[in-house]
Amino acid sequence: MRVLHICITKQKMCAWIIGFGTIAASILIYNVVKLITSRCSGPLPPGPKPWPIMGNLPHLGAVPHHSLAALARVYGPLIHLRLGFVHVVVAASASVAEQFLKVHDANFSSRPPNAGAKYIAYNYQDLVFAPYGPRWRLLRKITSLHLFSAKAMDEFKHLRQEEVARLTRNLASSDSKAVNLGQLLNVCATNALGRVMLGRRVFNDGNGGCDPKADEFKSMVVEVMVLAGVFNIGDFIPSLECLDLQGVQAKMKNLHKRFDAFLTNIIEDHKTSSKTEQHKDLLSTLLSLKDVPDDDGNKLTDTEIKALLLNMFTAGTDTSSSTTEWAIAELIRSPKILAKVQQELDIVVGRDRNVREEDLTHLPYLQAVIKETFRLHPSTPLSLPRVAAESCEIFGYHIPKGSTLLVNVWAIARDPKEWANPLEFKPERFLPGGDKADVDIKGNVFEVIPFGAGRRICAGINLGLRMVQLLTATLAHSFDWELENGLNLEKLNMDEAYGLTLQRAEPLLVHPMPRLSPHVYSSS
Ligand code: HEM
Repeated sequence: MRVLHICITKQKMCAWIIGFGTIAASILIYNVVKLITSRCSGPLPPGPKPWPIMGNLPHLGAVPHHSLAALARVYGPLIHLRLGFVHVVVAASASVAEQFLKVHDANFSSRPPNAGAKYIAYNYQDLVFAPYGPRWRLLRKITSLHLFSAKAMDEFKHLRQEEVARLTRNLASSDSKAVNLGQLLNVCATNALGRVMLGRRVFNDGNGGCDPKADEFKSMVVEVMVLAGVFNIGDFIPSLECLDLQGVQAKMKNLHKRFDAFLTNIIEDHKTSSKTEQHKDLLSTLLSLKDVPDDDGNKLTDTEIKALLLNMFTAGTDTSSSTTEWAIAELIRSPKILAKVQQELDIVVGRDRNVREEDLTHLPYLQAVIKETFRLHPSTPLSLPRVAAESCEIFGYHIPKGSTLLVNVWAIARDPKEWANPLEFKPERFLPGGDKADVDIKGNVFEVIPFGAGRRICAGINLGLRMVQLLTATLAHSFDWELENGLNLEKLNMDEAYGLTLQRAEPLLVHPMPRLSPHVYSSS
């Protein structure tokens, strides 16, 4: 035993010596390369002095979009950090974001290597992390055509409306116990997407938020977002990847197994039921495309289909439900704004039916509320990272090839140079006469880019926007709201918890009080 122990200790020592040797060599190479590049090009953007080896990782703090916003106040809107051995540049103003995502977008159209893509997203075989190129184009084309085109959005609108009506009925029948609104919204968003993608609901109604399968699913999605949001040391110091110091990679592998089992079940169920039923959903289309090569000769594989489903269910559920939860929290906090939204809805929709998608374009005040919610609570506060394919120059600064780009969309949308009273929830700024009257949030105006911009802009922007608008309009129209235990409005906690998506630190627990004709809540 003792001999064995000594052998293991010797092996460990060797591993550490090799590890440190690699780190020392990497530091040397890094410094030599830095010296050479700084001699032949402009300076790197300013930023805090990095620590040895870890670089600026300690500067990220517990809530990175907050820490990075604070650094931008000191060093300016274009910062350079060194995270481990990786150059990272952070854009924190509209004009800097425009340089990266418009002027130089072609150079920043892939995502940097990371453990999440490798261990969760089927080793980059999905749409979100696929390198820019023919396979990415194929996946993007399939989803644009079959899921997000105007025709597909219209074709499936009755399914979304049915799921939202189901949510309203559940809320109306909730007893005196407060409901966890975020959980119910998540069930609704997932079921609406499930019906479009798979031709069926994924969960039971989630009555009162107690469907254990729904709880498990939501927790898996949140875990994906939390893990994908962690700055994993192995992504920045490759020689330490195998040690998995934070245990992140192990958690990712475990989560991947659970998700893969969930998706495999769905596909198997689908194959079995499609023998007896005619399906008209995205999964059937994807399965039928498996044997048909596209213009570039690429065919879809089983793994790519699972990876696409994983993308849609993770990127498309929690983002919409948590944004709606923030919107309702803001409306509850501002009774005057809620009253204006309700007044508009009563005029356009009346009190005898539910909101329909075709009503949405006739609700300018509601639209402004949604824009203001996306401004203050963008669901991916640091967007999704991009990588520089080649070195380039932005505003006279050298951006080295291979740099990771982070766009702090959260900080940009609160920049006091662009926004009057940036922390105030004020939908009027987006209305005629307001100082941002013509601003849209679809990636054209860089002061507010919750869906990103450029080639890799959110693929599901139309669906995400439509879902948040429909849900918020319906909830504001159908109910008056009270906080759990009659909690004072000033006491409502609006703190953020950090993950890749912006969750509320505390869930919104509320009592919905029906305000429409009773038959609206009972019709099927
Ligand atoms: C509240 C709603 C949503 C927000 C705020 C949001 C935000 C974002 C952001 C910031 C990006 C990165 C864009 C960039 O790199 O510039 C993104 C990418 C993406 N989103 Fe969304 N999203 C939302 C809803 C959805 C929905 C409903 C789906 C699908 C069902 C979806 C699917 C995707 C996909 C597939 C990508 C990767 C696109 C690519 O790399 O080509 N998102 N989203």
